Amino acid sequence: MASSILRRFIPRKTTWMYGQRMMSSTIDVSVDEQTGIALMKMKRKPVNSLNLEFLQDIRNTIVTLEQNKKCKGLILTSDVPKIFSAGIDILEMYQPNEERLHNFWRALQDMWLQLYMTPLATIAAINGHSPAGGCLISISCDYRIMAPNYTIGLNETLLGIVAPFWFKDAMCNTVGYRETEIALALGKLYSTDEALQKGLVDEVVTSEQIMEAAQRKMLEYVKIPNMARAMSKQLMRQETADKLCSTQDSDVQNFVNFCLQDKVQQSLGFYLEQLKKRKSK
Ligand SMILES: CCCCC/C=C\CCCC/C=C/C(=O)SCCNC(=O)CCNC(=O)[C@H](O)C(C)(C)COP(=O)(O)OP(=O)(O)OC[C@H]1O[C@@H](n2cnc3c(N)ncnc32)[C@H](O)[C@@H]1OP(=O)(O)O
Repeated sequence: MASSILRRFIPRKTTWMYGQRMMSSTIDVSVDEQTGIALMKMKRKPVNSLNLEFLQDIRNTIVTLEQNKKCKGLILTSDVPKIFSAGIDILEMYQPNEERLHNFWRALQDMWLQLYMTPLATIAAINGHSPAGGCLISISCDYRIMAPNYTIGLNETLLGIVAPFWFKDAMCNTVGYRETEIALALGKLYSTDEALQKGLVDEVVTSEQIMEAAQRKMLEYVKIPNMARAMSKQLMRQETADKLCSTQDSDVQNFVNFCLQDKVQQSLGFYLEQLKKRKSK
């Protein structure tokens, strides 16, 4: 069902398949062919930050699972303790190589389109912090379950950067216009409880219970006739995806021009320094 536009780019082949298991250096995937449920664990240490190759691996994995006739649903989670994903790898944006910067943004767009529009049912089991790009991955799933005492949100403005329109659209589709307007301006990172209250996540369970809860909810999704479920998702999401599909090239150029500004580079450098300082305290 993902439109042909989504399939224009052939992903890098870095994921290996052994029977019902797929592995790459950053992702571990297993498929239960009895239930039709796949489990994808992100494991790019130390914080699952999204660099070019990791984004290609995530997309590649989704494409491969879509081609597996037995697979109907995908649970996304993290293998890194206490962190779901720290979002974009800031080092991709800081003092970048321009050609790689282009490719990086394109890979982010393509991963997002694949995940957002996949006919697979998707559940994010958010078992750690999930800022910015981590939040984007979460809100692109059909359902979100989060463990307590973590944070999630689009905090881009705190880095001196701006969430692109398609992050904003995905957020608006989840929590509504006004909440998104406040969240983006303040770079708001919601606690698990606030996220539940605002509808940014759908359910809160303990870290110990999160995989069981995700499996249980996924069984509900995969019980629904596949085509009807997938088409209802398309009905809700196609317009949002098309907005990016029709402007992918200009969106890459806007991003690159934005990133290369001195002011933006200074802000990113400052933010990276703060991250390191916080660690040494
Ligand atoms: C008008 C046109 C507009 C066009 C678009 C323009 C702009 C583009 C916007 C792009 C959208 C951006 C999306 C993003 O995702 S930006 C990234 C946002 N992420 C964050 O702010 C998270 C930062 N990290 C943290 O808050 C924490 O690290 C943590 C995730 C809560 C984990 O904390 P903790 O367990 O204490 O780990 P450390 O802080 O010690 O981190 C370990 C090492 O990892 C490095 N690190 C952390 N996050 C990142 C990251 N996102 N990228 C790269 N590196 C990261 C950290 O510095 C430590 O490194 P070290 O061991 O070498 O010191």
